[in-house]
Amino acid sequence: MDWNQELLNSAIWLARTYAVTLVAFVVVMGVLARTTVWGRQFWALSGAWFWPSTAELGGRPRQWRDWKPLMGVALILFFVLLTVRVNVLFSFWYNGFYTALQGLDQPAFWTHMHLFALLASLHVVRALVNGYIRSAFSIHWREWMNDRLLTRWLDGRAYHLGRYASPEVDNPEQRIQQDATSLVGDTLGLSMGLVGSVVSVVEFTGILWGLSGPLALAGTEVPQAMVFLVYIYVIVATFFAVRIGRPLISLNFLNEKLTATYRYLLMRLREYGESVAMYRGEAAERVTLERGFMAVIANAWATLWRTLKFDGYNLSISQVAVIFPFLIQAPRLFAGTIKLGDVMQTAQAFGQVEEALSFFRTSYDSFASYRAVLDRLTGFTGNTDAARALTMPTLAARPEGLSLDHLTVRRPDGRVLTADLSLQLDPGQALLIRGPSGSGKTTLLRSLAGLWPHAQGNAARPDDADCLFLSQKPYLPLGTLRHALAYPRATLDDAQARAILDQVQLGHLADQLEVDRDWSQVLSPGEQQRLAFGRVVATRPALVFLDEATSATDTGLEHSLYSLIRRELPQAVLVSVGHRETLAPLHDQVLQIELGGGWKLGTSLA
Ligand SMILES: Nc1ncnc2c1ncn2[C@@H]1O[C@H](COP(=O)(O)OP(=O)(O)OP(=O)(O)O)[C@@H](O)[C@H]1O
Repeated sequence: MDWNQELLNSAIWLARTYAVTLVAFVVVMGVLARTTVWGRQFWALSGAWFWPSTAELGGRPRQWRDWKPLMGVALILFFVLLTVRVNVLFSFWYNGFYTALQGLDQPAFWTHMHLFALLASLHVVRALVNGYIRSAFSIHWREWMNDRLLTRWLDGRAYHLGRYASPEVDNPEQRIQQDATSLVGDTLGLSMGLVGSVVSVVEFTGILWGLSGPLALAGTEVPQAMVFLVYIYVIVATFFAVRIGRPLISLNFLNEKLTATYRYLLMRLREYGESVAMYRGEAAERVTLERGFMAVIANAWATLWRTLKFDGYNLSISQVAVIFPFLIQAPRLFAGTIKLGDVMQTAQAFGQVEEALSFFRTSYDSFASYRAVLDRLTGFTGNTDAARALTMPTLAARPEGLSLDHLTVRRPDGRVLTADLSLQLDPGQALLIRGPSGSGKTTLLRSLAGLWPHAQGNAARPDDADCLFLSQKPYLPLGTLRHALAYPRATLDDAQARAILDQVQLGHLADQLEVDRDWSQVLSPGEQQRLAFGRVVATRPALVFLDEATSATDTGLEHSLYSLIRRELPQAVLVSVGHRETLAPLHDQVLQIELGGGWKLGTSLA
């Protein structure tokens, strides 16, 4: 190799190979994205990151920033080729260096030392820039993926309605966080690994071809035997590796699932800690937890044994690969046909070809888990689409009041909970819904909130933003008490927040408005319910649903909370669910629901 010409040669090689690789890459990816199931899945999930459609651009013209992802791919591809080229240069350096050593050629030795300094510097800079570009590209892509998945999950309340939609999906949080991250990392790793391997195989096969000589095998002379032997070696090695390694795919998949389940069991104990403690349920919990953990451990042992076999095989194969080229080239070295440098370059090129070909072997399970990631993310997006497509009762908007017109609510199995319900509430009126447990009171409220797909009929009520839903156990977001009080609004000013706390008899918490803690673990159920009434005063909705919203307060407090709402929001419509006799006088109408779908509307319980 003429090192003086090498800069130019390398530039020409890079330009040529880059042009060919870029075209081939685009064509292959395009074909895969159209013809394979997983390619289509990938494009549906992430195609818009690379090439947003006009609709996704919101009708605006394409700008240079819309090209950034594609430019990122092009740049990463360039660095893949640069890596191969640097490896090729190193292989020639090895040849020259060992030839200089063998020939006791001191000037050549020092020339190679200087060359090494140059090559090593290039290698370090390339590795750092390459690492930066790949990581920055992945971070931007993850941001985009996260934003897209979150939008899908939150839009149309798919995060909640997804449970009623088909296909059902487990652990959506894992899909948004872990699977989206894997998709980005695995796509880059597999696609660029493939390009790097193919180009390496071509380049180093060429080098091996030049270095290898004929070999007498069973009386026949095989020309360029080394090249054929390396291919046979890797193909045989791959065949057995796939057979030995295959069970690891399902074992790894199972591990993800079992550890997630165990974590969930632990989280539940933390969440329901107080209830478990009241029952002194530690022993029962321990049995459940140990069962969950033993499943993880059993899988870990199975994985260990299989990994030992797999690693043992791979390590042996790699070790044999170290001496294999020396064994083949040694006779030619001793015969003086080739130099030590040629032997060393052969070993290095053999290692590169073996490694590049092994990419297909080692990526076998990466590709299987990549497909599982695509399946999980596709399941997730399918579920969110199905959730948005669920048919709900028609909720017409009206500024005030509430009217129901032939509303029928069913259980998921089709059994009727409330049949053909019609009623009318004017601004300022209040309705109490009563009935035996399981008769469908909460489900009726869910239907009116647009959160129950098994209902038909019409309802007219104020817009979502003007409705508030208070449940028996109010949701308290993480953060400050002020945030919990204002929820779902962003915040409340100080004077307003303090006044509201006083009104709901939580004045003693006024000094803790800025304290950031898990308030659901601190406030008593009654205090949490009072805080929720504070939200009604703060948000001033036109329609309030109260599902046993005062069950943890005494009747005196219940009376004063309802009176507060009546006083502060005289025009608001209230729809309450509750069992207590004392609630009836606080409402104008009472809807008595029977088991089996019947109902009775009246002004008293009689
Ligand atoms: N997601 C669901 N999947 C299947 N069945 C459900 C679901 N949600 C509610 N149900 C069933 O619908 C019926 C009505 O439940 P709902 O919670 O509305 O009763 P309720 O009258 O509010 O009861 P309670 O007074 O005990 O609170 C129950 O039989 C319940 O098991």
